[in-house]
Amino acid sequence: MASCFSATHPYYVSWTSSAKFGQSSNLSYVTKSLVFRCRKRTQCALQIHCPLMKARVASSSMDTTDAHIEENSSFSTLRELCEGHVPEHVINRMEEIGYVAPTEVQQQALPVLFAGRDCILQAQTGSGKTLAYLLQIFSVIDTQRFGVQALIVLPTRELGMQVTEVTRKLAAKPSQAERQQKPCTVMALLDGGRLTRHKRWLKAEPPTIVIATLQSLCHMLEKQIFGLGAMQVLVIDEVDFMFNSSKQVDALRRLLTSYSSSSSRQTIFASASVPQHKRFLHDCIQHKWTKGDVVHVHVNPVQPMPSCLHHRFVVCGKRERHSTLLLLLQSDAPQFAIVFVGEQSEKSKKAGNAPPTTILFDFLKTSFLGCSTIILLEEDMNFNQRAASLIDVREGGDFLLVATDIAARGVDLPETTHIYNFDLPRDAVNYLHRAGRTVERKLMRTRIA
Ligand SMILES: Nc1ncnc2c1ncn2[C@@H]1O[C@H](COP(=O)(O)OP(=O)(O)OP(=O)(O)O)[C@@H](O)[C@H]1O
Repeated sequence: MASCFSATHPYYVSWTSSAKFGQSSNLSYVTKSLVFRCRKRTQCALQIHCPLMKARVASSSMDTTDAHIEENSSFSTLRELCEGHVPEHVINRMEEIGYVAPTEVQQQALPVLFAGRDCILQAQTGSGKTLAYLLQIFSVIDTQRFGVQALIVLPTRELGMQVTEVTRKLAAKPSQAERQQKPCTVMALLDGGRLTRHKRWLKAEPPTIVIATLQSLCHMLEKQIFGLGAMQVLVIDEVDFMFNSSKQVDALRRLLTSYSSSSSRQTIFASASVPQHKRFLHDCIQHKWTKGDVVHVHVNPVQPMPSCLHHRFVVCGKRERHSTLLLLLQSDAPQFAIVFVGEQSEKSKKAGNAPPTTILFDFLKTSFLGCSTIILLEEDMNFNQRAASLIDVREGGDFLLVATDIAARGVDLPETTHIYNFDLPRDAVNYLHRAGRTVERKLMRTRIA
């Protein structure tokens, strides 16, 4: 039986419009209704999500073939789950960081992963999938061996930097005795990085773990700067996004089948959303992206989005969008908020128009006085500016982040209380990931402590 929790205390609720639609977080209903309403009126909408800190008893299921998965209720701490698999110093570091009790996906996935099975990890945004696959990586790597032993591939530099930070924290060896052993080295091979230094490093002594975006990775593999012969674990994070991206899909297929073989590695796919997962599971086996006995660990299949979120929308005329958003911000007075704006169309770029993000950012800077730090994050900024924006968000006090979907996947901004969809998300999956940035992590820690 899955472990359950239940806690209720209000965190933040505000209603500024009469247009409250459903406290249910039925994603498909929410998005379909919203898009329908908006198209019908050919007007624009704003949606807002507010975390309520209202936890629910979680339901879960696991699609498995014949895996020997023990009842997860028999485990109570991450240490107990990891002992005998993960090196002691990593377990110690994990506890120092504050990871003591497993989240539900960790509870369910770790026994499967430690058994060496290929796995599709599907669980809500912010549910701790990253730690689950990292612990598996630490359980198999051997720092005495030469070569890249684990590879984590993800869609954006921002997510890559975040995962690298957690991996390095876990890999750190604090005690003198541990320092005498060969350290586990972690390389971030991310778009926008200085590849010359990486090339030298890879040639001299390949790192144990590489965290990469596809473009940089494939560049290195094609030039044969390093190989994947020693790779034991391959993780593809945000897997549905990667397969859906026309820019990434070919390279991803090559990585899964040409650069290495599923029979000689453990393959882990992770995401909060795997649309048509049965079809995907079939494709994994058919195309040999995984072995035939791949396991689908699916936590909360009925409720893909945390129920602690409140959703609402406001319908307004196109010309009133800026002023409506301003009114909402003034009445909500959010401490930590992200405003998602659509990417600029090619047509608009060719016409020489300013990007919608910049227009909104300039507007809020001059009109919204309720927040001291208004920050911009979009693809067209250079990588240093993008990194600086995220540092500002993480280190500053209150913030209002105006961002494109670059911030929608995986980026962990645990303080975020409000998401404003200034432009509608492309689809329900995109809505889920945007909304997931506001999941209240303190809630998760409260319940697992
Ligand atoms: N066992 C744990 N105890 C306490 N905090 C945890 C635990 N596992 C993960 N976390 C924290 O929860 C947050 C979310 O984790 P993570 O980013 O791995 O979620 P995710 O499932 O990958 O989310 P997304 O689908 O949005 O990428 C992070 O801040 C992480 O440090």
